Amino acid sequence: MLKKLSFTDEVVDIVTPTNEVLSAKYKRSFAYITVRDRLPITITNVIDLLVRDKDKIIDEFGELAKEEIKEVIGQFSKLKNELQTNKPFQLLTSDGSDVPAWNAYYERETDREGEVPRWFRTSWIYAECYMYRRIRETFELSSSLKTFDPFRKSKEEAFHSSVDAMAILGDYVLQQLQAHGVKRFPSSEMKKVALWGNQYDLSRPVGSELPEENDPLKNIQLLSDHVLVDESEKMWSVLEAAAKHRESITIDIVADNAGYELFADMCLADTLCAFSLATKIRFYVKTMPWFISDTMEKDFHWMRHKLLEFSNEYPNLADLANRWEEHLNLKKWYIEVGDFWTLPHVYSEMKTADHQLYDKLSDATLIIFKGDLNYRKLLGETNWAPTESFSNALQGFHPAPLVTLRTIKADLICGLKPGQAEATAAKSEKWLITGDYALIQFDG
Ligand SMILES: O=P(O)(O)OC[C@@]1(O)O[C@H](CO)[C@@H](O)[C@@H]1O
Ligand SMILES: [Mn+2]
Repeated sequence: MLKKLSFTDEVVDIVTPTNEVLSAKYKRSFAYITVRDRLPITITNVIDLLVRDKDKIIDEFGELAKEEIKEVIGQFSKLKNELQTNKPFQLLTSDGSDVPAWNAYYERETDREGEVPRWFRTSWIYAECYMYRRIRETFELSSSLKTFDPFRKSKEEAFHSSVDAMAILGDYVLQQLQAHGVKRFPSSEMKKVALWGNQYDLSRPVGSELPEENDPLKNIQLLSDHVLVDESEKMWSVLEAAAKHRESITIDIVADNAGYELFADMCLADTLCAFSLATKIRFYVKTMPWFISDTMEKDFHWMRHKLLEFSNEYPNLADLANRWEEHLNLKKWYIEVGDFWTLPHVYSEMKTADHQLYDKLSDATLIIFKGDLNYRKLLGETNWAPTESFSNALQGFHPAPLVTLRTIKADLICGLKPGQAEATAAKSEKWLITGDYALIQFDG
């Protein structure tokens, strides 16, 4: 009788080969560790939350939720088992507006891979996005828990634990805002504040800690030699040139995590507007709970309301929240939602997969991509040689001048000088996954 192969027989004990797409099939990659260890933990945490907070959830979502919580927990145990035994993916069956696009992607990958995609065979980006989409689908298919966000509690707790850091940053930003017209735009500080804000995500690998230093301005000084590529001068040049020649300057911010990172992004956006380097800002956020801490529209509004509640303790935070509300009311700022950001497509596929979005981004003076997941999608989830140029790695994706502000939390990179990857690895073995190093890369 033939021995039944276990899925681990399909995993090869190598790092991701150069120029190949990241996948959990490479056992010495961060993709493998993520799919083997981190994704099942995420599902377990959702189950634990449903068990622990059952009564509160029933209070909020109604009596029907009592039975449905049990059913949903059963579905999540099944999902975890599918993952851990490398079962084939399934077509989605809910009525979400993005379901046709997900299922078309499934068909395409099935054709390309010659079989139905599986967790430890397909690309890492597909497997990881698919898990978050299946979690969402489980709630969508219920009657009472359709809008339940299993990561809301973690996002809210993370917000509360970073209030002191926000207060320090808020004081600094308000001082800058008051000095506009007198002082120059505080470019060095503001870009770094938004850059290192990306350390505050909730799906961080074990071993990567948040800064001990609570003062974000001191923290950016401590980390100043950890920015491996800093092409921010080119980004300011684009904005300064536009400010000289044009009346309208649109900046698109493809946002990442809610809480402190979003707060820092809004501080950057507000300062850019005050110093006339932007006339319109569009924040692109997710339509569903995503990678634990990613921003949804409701998280954005929740944060503004919370900041207003601090009017006694931290009046500056409330002042900022009022300013931001006004920017939204005056249609200087927009919150943009769209399905594309939670599809598994990499960005070189945007033009064909969502040409309207591509055209919209093409109207921007500058696009700022925040965070690691956006970087993975920008690079086509490919393990480029570290010295490959950023422009080549984008594989034709160029709706407008763009910049990436990314702390490094996944094992792919490009745009380094010869020897730079090796020198950094010699200083810190896990430099590619801890979020202690960062990049500001620009494509004009
Ligand atoms: O996009 P973000 O919030 O900066 O990071 C997302 C992240 O935590 O999730 C992935 C692993 O699960 C990694 O790409 C990265 O470390
Ligand atoms: Mn994120």
